[in-house]
Amino acid sequence: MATEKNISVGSQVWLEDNELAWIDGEALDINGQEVTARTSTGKVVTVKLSNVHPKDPDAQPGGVDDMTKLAYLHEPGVLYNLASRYELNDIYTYTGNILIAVNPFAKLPHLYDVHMMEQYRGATFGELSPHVFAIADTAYRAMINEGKSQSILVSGESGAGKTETTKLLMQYIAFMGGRAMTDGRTVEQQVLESNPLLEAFGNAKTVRNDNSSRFGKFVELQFDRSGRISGAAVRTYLLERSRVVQISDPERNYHCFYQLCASAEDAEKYKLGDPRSFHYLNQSNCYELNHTNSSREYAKTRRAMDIVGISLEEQEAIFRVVASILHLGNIEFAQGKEADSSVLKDEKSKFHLQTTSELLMCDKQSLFEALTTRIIVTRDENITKMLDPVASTTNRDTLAKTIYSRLFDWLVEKVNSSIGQDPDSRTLIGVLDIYGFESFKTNSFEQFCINLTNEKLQQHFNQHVFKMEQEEYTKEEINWSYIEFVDNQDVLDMIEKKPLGIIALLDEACMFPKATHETFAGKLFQTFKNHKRFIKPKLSRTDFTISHYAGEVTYQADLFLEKNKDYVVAEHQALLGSSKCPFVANLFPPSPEEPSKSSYKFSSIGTRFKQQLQALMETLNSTEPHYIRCVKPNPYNKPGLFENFNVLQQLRCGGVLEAVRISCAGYPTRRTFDEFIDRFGLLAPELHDGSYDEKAATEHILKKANLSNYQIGKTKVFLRAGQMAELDTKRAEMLGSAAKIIQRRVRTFLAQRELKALRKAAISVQARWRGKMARKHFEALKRQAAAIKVQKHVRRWLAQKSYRKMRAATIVIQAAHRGMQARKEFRFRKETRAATKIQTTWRGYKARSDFVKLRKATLVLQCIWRGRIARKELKKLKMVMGLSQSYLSKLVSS
Ligand SMILES: Nc1ncnc2c1ncn2[C@@H]1O[C@H](COP(=O)(O)OP(=O)(O)OP(=O)(O)O)[C@@H](O)[C@H]1O
Repeated sequence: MATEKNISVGSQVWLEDNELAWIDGEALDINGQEVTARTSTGKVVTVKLSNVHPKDPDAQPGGVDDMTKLAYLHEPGVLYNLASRYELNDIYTYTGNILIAVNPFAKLPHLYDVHMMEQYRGATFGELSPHVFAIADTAYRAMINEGKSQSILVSGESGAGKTETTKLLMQYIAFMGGRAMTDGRTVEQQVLESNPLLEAFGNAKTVRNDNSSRFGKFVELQFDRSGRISGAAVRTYLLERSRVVQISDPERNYHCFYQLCASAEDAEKYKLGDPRSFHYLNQSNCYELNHTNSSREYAKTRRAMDIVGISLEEQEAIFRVVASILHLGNIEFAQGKEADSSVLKDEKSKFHLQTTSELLMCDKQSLFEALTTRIIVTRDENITKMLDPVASTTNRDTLAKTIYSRLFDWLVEKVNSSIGQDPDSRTLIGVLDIYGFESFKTNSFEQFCINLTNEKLQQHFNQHVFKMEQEEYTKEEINWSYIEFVDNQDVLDMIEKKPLGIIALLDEACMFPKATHETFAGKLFQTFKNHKRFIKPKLSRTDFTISHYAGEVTYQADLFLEKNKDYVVAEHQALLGSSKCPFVANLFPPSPEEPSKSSYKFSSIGTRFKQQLQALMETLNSTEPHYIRCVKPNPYNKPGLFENFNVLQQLRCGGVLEAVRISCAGYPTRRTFDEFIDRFGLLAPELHDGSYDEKAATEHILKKANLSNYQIGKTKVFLRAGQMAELDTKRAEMLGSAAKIIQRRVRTFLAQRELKALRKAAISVQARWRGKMARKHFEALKRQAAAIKVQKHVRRWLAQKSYRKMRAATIVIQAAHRGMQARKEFRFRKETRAATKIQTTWRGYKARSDFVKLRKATLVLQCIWRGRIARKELKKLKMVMGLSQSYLSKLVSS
């Protein structure tokens, strides 16, 4: 970062420009306190050195997400950074811890869906792109971690996007701290639903915003110990009452009037109709809003009333009162017979008086008298004073404003009592959506109060960002060069101090019957003639100028006295306090005070507002603040149009430029040593041996984290913007890896345990399985064995059978064979016997033949032999014959 002017010939520069505020160019020549340069549009210009700033040649085209990262920190750098981001629809940018939100005037739903909320949940600040959710998350986590209440201050001019931003903040906080149901509706649902309800009654179309909140709002979300939303309270500030009776083109009255006129059934019931026929609405020609359907909005308002817990009877009474105000506004007066008296102007007025009294459930004549007379209470008697038509009309408008503001206060109270407060809640997150600094052509009491609010908030901002910073640095004795800032305590004293502050003088004037705005202005000139924040304009006797922190504003004192008086006319009080409608009567409870001498009971709006602001400041001071500065990029509510002058003015008024300076120059983050070590000690585990003292340990951690440029004080460490985030990232990494180790171990342990269990189970299953299988196997074996046995039996049986068969066959064969053999043998034998027989026969034959032969031979021989040896041979023959006979007998016997 470098803020000193480091400009040389040829360097890139920013030059002040009448059209664009700042234009870029190249320095051509430097001549003492003047620089000649060629602008990017080609023009050669010579400007004062004080109106030239160096331009970062390496600047990223899409800008940086935190202004404190800009290399050159100055007005054009900041402006063009926002412009180039806006061009890319990056509407959010940080300035240290402050979020700048440039209104896109276009729906960007992707930026706000649940997925986005999930992303920002618990994310380190600065880790993700700047976002309204990041601020809400930081506040929520700080509340949870540190147990300290938080506040988020949303500021900006009308139409800059405060209310939208507030709604987003609440949505995110409800997302984080959503809670159990009460009576069928969650607390956060009721809080969120109170928005459309309060918008219907507190918002109106203005020149600058179609849905402009005409009141300030501080929503306090209460949390229980576990970080859940346990209750909520809505505090409102300074509703613009004058709008009820007076509007100018092209603005509108409060939305609820148009919604009721558009609701077919109810409009008829309350004798309403076209808004053009009602004086409080037809002072402007604007009746419709773009892209808005009033009857649908009416249904939404009724639904919101249901959710918030407003009963149907109450709803009926509310809209009856709203209708009565419109009819009241149509009651016109004409000069009466007596001087300074009024009568109803015409039949129409009679009708509206009648309808108003019916709707408010009060007596018609009493209503007429309350509008046209005033009772002056003196010591001796009550004098009734007639009012002329002008005074009666003013009186009528006063009544309308009073009824409406009481109704609005009732709604706020009802919202609070329905949602419920948590008396045990220790922490809260407050979201403040309040009007930004205003400076118009004509500035009246409203602008005075609004600008007082902004002075207060600026002081709070100053105290927080500047004063406390510097005091702290001094106390901690760190090396720090003081940064000058504009302290606005003197303006606040001038406005608030008693007995000679502007508000005190105004109250005094209001209570003094003869005082006028001229005497009031004169008193101011006299009291503050030497005050450096007070200027008396030359051309006016009743205007006065205050030099606010954001610039000079000239106020017209004309209506200050009138607008500061919050009196309730005693007649009005009496009339409506005795209404037959309990709701209306309840809006006007009897005053506990003694009856005053005057029928007007003065109470100062300025003083009450001052007290409200004081109470708000006390609440804010007890919380840790977070700031969101909303910026309106153009006055036409057009998307994509970024008007430099317009934006610069808002950056100045919102203290953004000062904050940029302090954020960069100072040390936006600090922690006591023990807090720091507690948080970041894990970055240096070696510290656990206890050999360092706290200060040395802190330094050791910072050195180990490679940080430089920090400051070590007496009890605290002071860090530059972004260093905390850097440390947090390192811590997150460390915690992440530690968590991974633990997870790994736990997972291992769990896995092992599971594995063991699984193994045991598997073994048991296996054992059972095996047992079953074994049994099955055994059964199978048994069956097999049985089968084998059967088979064996069968086989044996078969074998036996076949054996028997074979044997039988064999026997048969054998038998057959033997038979055959026998037969063969038999045949053989038979044959042999036959042969033998034959042989025998043959041999017998042969023997006989031989015998015969032999006998023949023998006979021959014998004859021969006998012849010769007849006697010898006879003897031999006889012997042979004996032998032959024995042989033969032998043979025959064989
Ligand atoms: N984040 C956003 N995204 C889209 N549109 C937005 C956003 N913020 C604001 N707007 C648009 O700008 C309009 C004006 O915003 P909003 O009503 O919040 O302004 P405001 O600052 O509350 O004004 P006032 O002080 O008049 O009430 C919204 O109606 C909406 O159209």
